[in-house]
Amino acid sequence: MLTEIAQRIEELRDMLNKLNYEYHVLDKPSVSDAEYDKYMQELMRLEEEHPEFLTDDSPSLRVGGQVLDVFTKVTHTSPMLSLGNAFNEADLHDFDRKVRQGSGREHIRYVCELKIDGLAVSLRYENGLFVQGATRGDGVTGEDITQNLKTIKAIPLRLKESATMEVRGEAYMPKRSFVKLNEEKEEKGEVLFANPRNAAAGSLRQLDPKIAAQRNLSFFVYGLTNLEGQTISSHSEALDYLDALGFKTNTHRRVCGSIEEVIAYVEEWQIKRPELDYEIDGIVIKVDDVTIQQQLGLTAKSPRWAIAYKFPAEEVVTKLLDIELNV
Ligand SMILES: CC(C)(C)c1nc(N2CCN(c3ncccn3)CC2)c2cc(C(N)=O)c(N)nc2n1
Repeated sequence: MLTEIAQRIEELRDMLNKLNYEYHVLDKPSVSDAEYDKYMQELMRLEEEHPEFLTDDSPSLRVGGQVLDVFTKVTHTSPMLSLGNAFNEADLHDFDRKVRQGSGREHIRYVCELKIDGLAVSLRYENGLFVQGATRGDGVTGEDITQNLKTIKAIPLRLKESATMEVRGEAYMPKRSFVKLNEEKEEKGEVLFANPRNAAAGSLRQLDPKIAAQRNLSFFVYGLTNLEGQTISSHSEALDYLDALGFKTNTHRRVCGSIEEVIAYVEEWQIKRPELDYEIDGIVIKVDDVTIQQQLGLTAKSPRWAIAYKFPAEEVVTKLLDIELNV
């Protein structure tokens, strides 16, 4: 009898993790929410009756685990670096010139990524299992927010194959969820969040994971480090590998063969930015080839092989201003 229950729990767990992947990573749900909830209710009931069968990768943790009274500190395996900034085309040409001079290469291949305006986090996986997640903090030490991160359905609890590594990415709140959350807060007479980044950070700093679970946060992976057992030769290859493992990467990324192509991409997305369902504050440009990355190395706290092009701040008409204008 017990083995049948254990088997049913495992069956439900694997199925719900797969349904999560289809819905929140591929954005292609294969069952209705009602059907998903039915399976989730059954799993939570069985785990309630048999807590000895609860596992770290159970999708029941997506609805929020135990309330914490404090976040413990986590020292990142490798420091989470900062990014130098570029504000115009000349800065990008400067960056490209330094990369070519520093590497002695005539032509450099770059990867351009939308710069998601959320909260940088680091996730540790051991043998394919999500074991710990932390905020960036000061780059060296962050806060353990594992339970909150387990409520983000775009973060896999178990990978498609066993891998031990540290993954970097941006947790964010989609624009629609941000508007809805502020409407709810307004109705309750609570203080509004100023922007989706603050809303995401505020949600992940909650000690009660059930609150984070209600905030509809998502996650884009953008980096990989301390991978055990194999070497990755380019950033593009790292992102393709992370895709294959079950992570959500940003599909708008583009490999560019020259800084002119990078500039075209930057101009394109400065225009297309409002179409996105999440906020971006620029474009991150990275040298693709890992050998060249290693050749260029780091300054005190940021890579010489990457830069963040910052979009000019959008004129933000705050709610308050609206109210004043309407008076
Ligand atoms: C791994 C490197 C260092 C190249 C890197 N670092 C990033 N960031 C560093 C600075 N960060 C930071 N955050 C707070 C305070 C200071 N720096 C925030 C993340 C990246 C952020 C994004 C993004 N947002 O979409 C991205 N697609 N790629 C990144 N790549």
